Amino acid sequence: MPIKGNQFKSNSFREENSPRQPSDKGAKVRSSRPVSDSMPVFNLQDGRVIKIAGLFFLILSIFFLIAFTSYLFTWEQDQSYVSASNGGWSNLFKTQQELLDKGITDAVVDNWLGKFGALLSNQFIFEWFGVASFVFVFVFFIIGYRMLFKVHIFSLGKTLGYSFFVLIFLSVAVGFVHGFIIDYPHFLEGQFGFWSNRLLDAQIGQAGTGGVLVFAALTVLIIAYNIDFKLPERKPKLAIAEDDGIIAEPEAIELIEEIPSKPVEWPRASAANTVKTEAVKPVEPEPVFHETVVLRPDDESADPEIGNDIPLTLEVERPTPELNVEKADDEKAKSLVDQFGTYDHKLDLASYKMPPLDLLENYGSNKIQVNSEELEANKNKIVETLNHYNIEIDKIKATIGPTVTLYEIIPAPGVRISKIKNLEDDIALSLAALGIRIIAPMPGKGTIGIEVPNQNPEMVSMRSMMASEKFQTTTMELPIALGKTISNEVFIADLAKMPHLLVAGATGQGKSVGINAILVSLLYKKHPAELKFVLVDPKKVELTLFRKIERHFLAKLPDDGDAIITDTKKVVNTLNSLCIEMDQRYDLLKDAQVRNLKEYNAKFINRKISNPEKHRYLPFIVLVIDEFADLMMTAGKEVEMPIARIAQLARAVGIHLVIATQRPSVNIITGTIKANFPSRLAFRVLSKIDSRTILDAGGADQLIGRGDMLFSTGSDLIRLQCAFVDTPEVEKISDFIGSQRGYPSAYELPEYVGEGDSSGPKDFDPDDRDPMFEEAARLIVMHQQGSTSLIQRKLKLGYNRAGRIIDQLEAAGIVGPFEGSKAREVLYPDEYSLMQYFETLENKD
Ligand SMILES: Nc1ncnc2c1ncn2[C@@H]1O[C@H](COP(=O)(O)OP(=O)(O)OP(=O)(O)O)[C@@H](O)[C@H]1O
Repeated sequence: MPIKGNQFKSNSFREENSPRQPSDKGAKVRSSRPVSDSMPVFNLQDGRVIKIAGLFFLILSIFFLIAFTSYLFTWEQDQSYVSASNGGWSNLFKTQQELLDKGITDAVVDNWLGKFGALLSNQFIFEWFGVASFVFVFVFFIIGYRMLFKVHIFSLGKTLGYSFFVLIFLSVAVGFVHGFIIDYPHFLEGQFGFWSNRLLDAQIGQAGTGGVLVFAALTVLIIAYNIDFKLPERKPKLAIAEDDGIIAEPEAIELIEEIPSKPVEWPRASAANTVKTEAVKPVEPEPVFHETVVLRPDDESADPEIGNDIPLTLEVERPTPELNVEKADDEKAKSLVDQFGTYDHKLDLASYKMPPLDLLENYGSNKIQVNSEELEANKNKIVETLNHYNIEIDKIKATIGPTVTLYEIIPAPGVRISKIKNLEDDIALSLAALGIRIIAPMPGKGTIGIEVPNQNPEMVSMRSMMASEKFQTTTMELPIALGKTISNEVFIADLAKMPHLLVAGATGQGKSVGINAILVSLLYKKHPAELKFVLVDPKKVELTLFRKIERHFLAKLPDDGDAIITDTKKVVNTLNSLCIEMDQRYDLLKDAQVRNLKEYNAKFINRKISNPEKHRYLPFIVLVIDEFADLMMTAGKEVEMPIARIAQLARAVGIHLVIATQRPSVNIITGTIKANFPSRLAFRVLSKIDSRTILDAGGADQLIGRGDMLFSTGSDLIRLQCAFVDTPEVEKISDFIGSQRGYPSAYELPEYVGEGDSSGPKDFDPDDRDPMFEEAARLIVMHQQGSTSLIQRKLKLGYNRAGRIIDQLEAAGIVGPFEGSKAREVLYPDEYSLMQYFETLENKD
């Protein structure tokens, strides 16, 4: 009889395995697999081993990190434990008692990871590689992380390669540095760093070792990042002095450093101390700083940046075909540049010379002349007036500008700002001066500013602006030297960044001078190949001086007689033509796959555009309108629409607008215009309302005229004294430029056929109608606007064809006759009636 216990055992075993065993092979399986099923099997294909290994490496890295970090602080204790007499690896597993029994007295370690941590750190840091051993922490972490989470932070090969380099390099480099700091324990570089240095020192000396280290570091950087080595760029030049390939003598240019005026400070002032204030030291203007710099003609102005500089990450992310194309393009560009050099956009006028400084006059002394009595008197009056209204002040400070002096007041605690602001008129009355402006509070200063005009305002000459170091060295794309600030600093703004400027001011306040200053600034900085002006001068006298530079700097419509536009009809055509130019430029940018003019031109110059025959170098275009009010009165929407369109879109393609007006009323500076002109320049205007229209703030009505102005960039409001440039100076500059060799004609803008210019047949012949006739008719009826430009833009037609279609529409009685500044009347109220008309036409056919 079988033993019960045995039976139970065998039964239970069979039951456990029975579901998995086919009945005939059961015995075989039973005999071969029982052990493997009950015990875990480790083989390398099993993910578990990798996970365990990953975990091990991660923990190891953390262990190393703690031990190493601790060693940096506890190395003295740790080392003394490890030192031969006290311990070492052989004593690792001995207890404290056993160590004591062996006669080791100092068996204490401070390392945060105890004996093992101390031994390990000592081994790696002291014995081997010094602080460079932290590399192991990194390597173990990367390996562990990769194994456990299956995430590849860095490629393993690269990690190991670079880590090996860093380990060796850092150890040697630290050893090298320690060579200079004798009395420091040499554990930071480890034995390896120490002995390597000794060895290197004996062979090639310290200088040689340093050289090897620098070479090694740079080599690895080049391998890793392919870094570029560039020499510092030269300072921009004032003038290109080059004549027919012969480099002329370098011109000496006088640079005038701006003299910021230093504030004069008075201590706490109140009713009690107003009478006996200390005498103010006379304000001595600092001597004008003359520096003579010789600027050499820069023959490397277009420094090509060619090369295979596609960033590494880009290579990975981009699909291969695109990358190949780009690489191919780059290589093609490189070979073209090697063959022909970079494209020189200035080549046609290579001998062009920038106007020299001596064409400009030096007005005034360039020194501020405010005498101490004037300062003192103004200060006393301000303090008295304020005290009269029980406003106590803590401190008062004066900053003297060319036309106004800014008194900055720190009121005593508890004084309400609005109270001072309300006293504006009273302070003006007591100072008996026009043009007092109160800024309460001064943005970002915590003071209240009172601007008081100087008795003897100083003229700011254009020459001092052009000669200033700031202007000479500016890297702005379209720098315009507007004038000097209240602290007598040269103020330069970049028209390319603005991107459009609205100028307003009552008659005789300096607007035209301001516009001339803008134009002159640009003429002093730009080559004719880089910049074109479109000048609109309804007053017919202001901009005529620039006629002489037509073949250098002006742009006009083809077959247009005069490049300076004075006629309203021509203005409308020119504006629409500029819209077309803008659209064409966008197409070019799109084709070249760039985002703005700067990138486009750079790509063009470096011959990186794949189909250069379709492309051209694009100069900036600056449209200047001297009297906008006049245009708006005569042409209204016809000018407003293209201007708004250009203002909205043209920034990226290098078309910028400068629009001046005498009457800054809301029907001239409409909401659409205003919204697109964030930068505004206000000369003196007649009313607060005008000031609000132009600046969205008061203040321009309190200016003193003669070039005193406020410049607003949306957030900031800066008071400036406009640079003065007189008509004879402008004439001299125009003569200088005009007498040089120019282009055969002015820069041609795209042709535009205006509404009134079309003179097509008035008899409508249905058989002769344009294939786009019906579509154009539908478009016009839908928009209820009979304009050629609408057809041109929406249907993407040529100018002549659109003009022909509008004639046919007129002959067919769909639109009315040309009505000057207004769009033609649309004679069909809706599409339905138009469809009926088409049906009758078809029936006739
Ligand atoms: N920056 C300046 N510095 C000194 N004086 C100036 C300055 N600007 C203008 N003036 C003086 O103001 C006068 C008028 O200037 P400007 O002709 O520019 O005025 P305007 O605003 O253009 O007038 P209008 O609209 O009638 O043409 C100049 O003749 C000059 O005497």
